[in-house]
Amino acid sequence: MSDENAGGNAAENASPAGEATRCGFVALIGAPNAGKSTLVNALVGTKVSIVSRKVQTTRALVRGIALEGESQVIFVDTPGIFRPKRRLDRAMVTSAWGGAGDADVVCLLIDARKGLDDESEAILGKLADIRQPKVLILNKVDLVQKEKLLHLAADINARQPFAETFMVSALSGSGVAGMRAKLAAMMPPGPWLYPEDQVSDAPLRMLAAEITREKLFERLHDELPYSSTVETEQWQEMKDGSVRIEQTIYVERESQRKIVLGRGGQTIKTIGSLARSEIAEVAETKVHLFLFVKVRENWSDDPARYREMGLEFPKG
Ligand SMILES: Nc1nc2c(ncn2[C@@H]2O[C@H](COP(=O)(O)OP(=O)(O)OP(=O)(O)O)[C@@H](O)[C@H]2O)c(=O)[nH]1
Repeated sequence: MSDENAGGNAAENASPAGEATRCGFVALIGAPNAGKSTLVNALVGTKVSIVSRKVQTTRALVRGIALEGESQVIFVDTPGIFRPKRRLDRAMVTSAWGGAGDADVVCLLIDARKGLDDESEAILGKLADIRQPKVLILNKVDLVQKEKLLHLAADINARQPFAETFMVSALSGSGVAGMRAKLAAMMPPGPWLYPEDQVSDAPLRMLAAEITREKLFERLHDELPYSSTVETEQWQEMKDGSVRIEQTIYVERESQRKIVLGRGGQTIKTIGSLARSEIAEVAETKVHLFLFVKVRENWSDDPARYREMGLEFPKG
């Protein structure tokens, strides 16, 4: 498999001949940790976006592509909306709203256990300016009593009417298939944009970097700041069909580099081994993974790093 796209080429028109197909974009928008990445993975049926208990793990727009009957639904997993302070945060917010503006349907995802906090109130206010059909998704229903759910749905719809309200558990999958079918029916008629077997348009090397970053965050919990990042520097296909991948983990301080390496290199070894087996699964081939850890001060002020993550560099 090449390093082009995860599963195919966006340029071909892959719709089955002679059938009335539908195709469109669904933006998922919501507060950090509402469960957007988990939901995209559940909707698509495979892992396309990294998930973590920490907030703001999603940085770039990662799409999942689902097929439902004659519809192809392209989900845009937007970075969580929050009050931006740092430049990187502002870039993520701009990118999130950009994704919503281009979509055919905009979904507001709410963590039903948290309900309407300041963050989702602010998003709700901003959603009023969006013209596309809006859908409310109450997620994490496995953690909430039915009565509270109904109150929450009524409360939010009273503030702003939604075309549909869904109650789902992205984690258990409850309600997800029914919602996918309804969303599929809301897509405009048109040919499919992607081949039938394609689940994401994120390049494999970017997915591979996301996987390593996920392992890094899982392993190091609170010891590592969000400013750390992973880049795939080399992706070489070997004669035997395996790939040799070199990735660099960038941190901002020497002390963080030591944490990532761990005593006797043990931490980085574990991260590497977990990441390698998962990248091999996604790439569908044997993987040789080499990880390097480098200190790069103030990378979050460097425009080139933003472009690599598919984000605009915000002015000011
Ligand atoms: N119990 C329960 N937990 C869930 C559900 N959906 C997501 N989670 C958990 O909530 C946490 C956050 O999920 P993510 O999918 O990373 O959230 P996100 O909205 O993509 O987060 P950002 O990338 O920070 O914007 C993870 O620990 C998930 O396992 C659900 O339906 N039920």
